[in-house]
Amino acid sequence: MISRLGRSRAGWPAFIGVCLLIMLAVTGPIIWGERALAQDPSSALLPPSPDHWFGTDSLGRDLFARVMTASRLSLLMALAANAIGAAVGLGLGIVAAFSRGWLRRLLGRAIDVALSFPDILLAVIVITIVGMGVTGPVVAVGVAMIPGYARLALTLGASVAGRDYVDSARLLGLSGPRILVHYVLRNVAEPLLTSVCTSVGVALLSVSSLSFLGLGVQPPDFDWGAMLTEGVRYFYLSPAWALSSAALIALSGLTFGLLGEALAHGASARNGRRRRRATAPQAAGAGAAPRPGALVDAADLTVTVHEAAEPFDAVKSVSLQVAPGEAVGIVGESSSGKSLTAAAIADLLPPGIGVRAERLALDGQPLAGLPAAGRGRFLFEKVAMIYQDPMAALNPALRIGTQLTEGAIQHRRISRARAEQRARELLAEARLPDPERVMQSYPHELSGGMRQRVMIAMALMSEPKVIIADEPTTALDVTTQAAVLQVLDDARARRDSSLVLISHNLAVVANHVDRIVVMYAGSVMEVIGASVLAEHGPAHPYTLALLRSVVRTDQDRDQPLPSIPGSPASAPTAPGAAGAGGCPFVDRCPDAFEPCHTVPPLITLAVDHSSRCWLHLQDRPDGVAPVAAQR
Ligand SMILES: Nc1ncnc2c1ncn2[C@@H]1O[C@H](COP(=O)(O)OP(=O)(O)OP(=O)(O)O)[C@@H](O)[C@H]1O
Repeated sequence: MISRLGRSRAGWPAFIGVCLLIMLAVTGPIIWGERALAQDPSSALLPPSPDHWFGTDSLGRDLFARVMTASRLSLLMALAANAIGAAVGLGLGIVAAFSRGWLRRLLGRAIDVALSFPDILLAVIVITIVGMGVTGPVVAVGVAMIPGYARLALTLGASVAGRDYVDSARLLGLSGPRILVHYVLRNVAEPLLTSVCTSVGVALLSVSSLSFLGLGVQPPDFDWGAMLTEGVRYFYLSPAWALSSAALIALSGLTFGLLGEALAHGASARNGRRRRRATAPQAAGAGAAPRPGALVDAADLTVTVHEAAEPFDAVKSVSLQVAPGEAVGIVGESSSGKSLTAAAIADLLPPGIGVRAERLALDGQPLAGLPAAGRGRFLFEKVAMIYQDPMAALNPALRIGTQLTEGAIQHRRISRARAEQRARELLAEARLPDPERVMQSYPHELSGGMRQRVMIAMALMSEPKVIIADEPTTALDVTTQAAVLQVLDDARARRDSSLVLISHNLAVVANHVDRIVVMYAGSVMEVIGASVLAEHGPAHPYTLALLRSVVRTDQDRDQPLPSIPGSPASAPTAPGAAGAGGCPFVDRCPDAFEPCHTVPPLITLAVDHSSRCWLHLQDRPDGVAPVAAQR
């Protein structure tokens, strides 16, 4: 923390100022306490002099001694009020950030309403209930600070709650408190610390203001605010009295403000360096019918986004079965519902998104019936997730070794040494040079390709039955993409795990899976075996367009890059979104004809091949026979 202060120009003055204030609070009452209380009516209201540097008050007490002595009570009250506000407010905000449904909405609204109250008004109301003195203003200011802290924690918590690494931690089945401390608080600690420091100054000003208004500390106790009240009364007689108290309040507030600013500056400088280092180059079945023994078994799966202006089904009646050892690809343009389908299978849907299904089970166990107690361990053993952006999926605040081992230590009850040994083996299997160094590294110290290999090793730590890889290579360059997919293929083949591979790129996926599910605007458009695709090509115009839009190395560079005309329809706006309007692809389909304005069914064309298109059943306008009839 001290080195962080050194990175800002305000750092050293703030540090020295805080040290001086602490010394003053500790030694002030010891050195000057007695003199501060000694009354001498014969020397009342004297101006500053060598005997009395700030003069004397109406009872002849030395004002310099009183100001110095009051520092302890003033600072302690500010710290205590800030501690109350921070403890209650941050706790409330974190609960709100991680709660779901009505509780989250209720807490969010309550925090906003409380925030709209002026702090000082809130403090005055509380003080009339608690009473004046030393405790009253502390509680009052503490309570008045709660809404601000709660809003801060809610905003910071919500920004972290949706991160991939928090989802990964959930999938590892880590306990709620551990996720909170290691994955949430560690990643918002810097802005929180900054805010807590700055707020000590705010608390000092508030407590002093209450005393100044006569609502705070009462005689015989005295703090800077109470001294200011009397000093103002005798301002024309002895201005040093009021000015010294006011100056100390202002300087202390400024010092804590500078400290907060210096910490924030240090943190942003450090993050900047992290980012720079991170970018430096480094070495480095679908079908409704249940399949017996399917590891993933989703039938009629619908995922609804409730938190949109108009709730909508982002995934519509999707059925997906994955057999043991089978690899299934999910392909489609952006917003087609691929990630939400995968998140529903892994029981990782974020708050505000609901799921309903005729069947949704992992290894024969319906997810809806999972008991809360064993849920973490069950998911840890059955399913692992590899995300698109490994930087977002790894906790930036923990070393790789810790992240790799903690799930296994918790669920497998193996020793740390054993877990670390296993992690090193898996890092080596993921072809990472020097696994020991990688174990000791933080995510930002590795290249993108290395981080994705770490994610694969992490997924394998639980020996899961199903690996879900959500666009695992999109963020990587082409050479690294191929190497990472090869690592994934080899690791899977060695264990006979199942794979759900999500991608925009049909050509890439086709080389690594047995079956491909093509999605568009939340619906399955085609399901096709990889060998059928290689032999016959796709049947659905959308799949065909996806295939044609893949950029090839032998592409004529003078020709424009291939793409599907129009923009991808999203689930809420696509035709058919409200159950009417027809095929979702109708607006962009080159083969659209009259029947496409009603929703087509998923038609079985052959073994391992079905497609949702009227072209397969009805004569086309150009007279070509329907595809189903051609097979
Ligand atoms: N947390 C969320 N809150 C609100 N809407 C969401 C959320 N997650 C996804 N959606 C919406 O659901 C739809 C499907 O999203 P999803 O992420 O599953 O698509 P995708 O096919 O994986 O797209 P991409 O390839 O861009 O990741 C989109 O319209 C998206 O905007």
